[in-house]
Amino acid sequence: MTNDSHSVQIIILNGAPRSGKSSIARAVQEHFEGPWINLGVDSYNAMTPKRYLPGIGLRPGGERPDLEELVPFFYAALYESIAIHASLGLNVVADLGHHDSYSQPLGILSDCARRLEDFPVLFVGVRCPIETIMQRRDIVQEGRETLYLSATEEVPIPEPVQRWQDEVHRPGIYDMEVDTSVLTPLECAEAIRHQLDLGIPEPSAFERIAGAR
Ligand SMILES: Nc1ncnc2c1ncn2[C@@H]1O[C@H](COP(=O)(O)OP(=O)(O)OP(=O)(O)O)[C@@H](O)[C@H]1O
Repeated sequence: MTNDSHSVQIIILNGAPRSGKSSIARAVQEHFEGPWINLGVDSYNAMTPKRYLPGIGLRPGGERPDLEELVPFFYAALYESIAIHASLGLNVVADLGHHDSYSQPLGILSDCARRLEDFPVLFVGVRCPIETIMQRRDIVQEGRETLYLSATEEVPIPEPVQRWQDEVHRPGIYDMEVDTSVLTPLECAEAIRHQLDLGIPEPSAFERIAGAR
């Protein structure tokens, strides 16, 4: 293990539920060299008391002002632990759904970006058209049978699903983007590796976001 923070890499995958973030994170863990630790919404929520769920997965719309008080602290703690992993030489791939559509803007993404300012971060926009998102919401996944709103004849796209689509890519500043409706998870991971080999653009997306207070 190394303590050289410049030899480690951090990948933040940002996208709506069902966009394919976790599948890319798994492909990174399986195919990239070295230890890649997955710290994201699923792993953080597994550690969050049930009564505070959906925790950092709180959807856009400002429906839960009671939870909003905690969400910035959850995110801050998660990003600090990403920084600690990286400072110990452990690569991190984090799959998240950042947005700022709470009952009032919370500025979480720029705060998170500032917490990683000592590290190289590749910020990846995980795009997926809403039609494909809706199809994936119907795929039955063990333990998540009731988690996802599905289409009905009257409401082909439920409002919360549309809200995710509208809000998750604001401000839309990324180092690169992938579209999971045209690339497999492994192809997305390969595109990410290619970008890492080329180098993170300067200034990086996180540097730009951190500066935008
Ligand atoms: N690139 C892809 N091509 C085809 N299907 C995919 C792709 N990526 C993911 N899927 C499928 O879409 C569904 C959602 O994928 P995944 O769990 O990776 O998304 P997610 O963004 O992490 O979702 P959530 O935030 O809801 O956990 C799964 O059934 C998965 O097999």
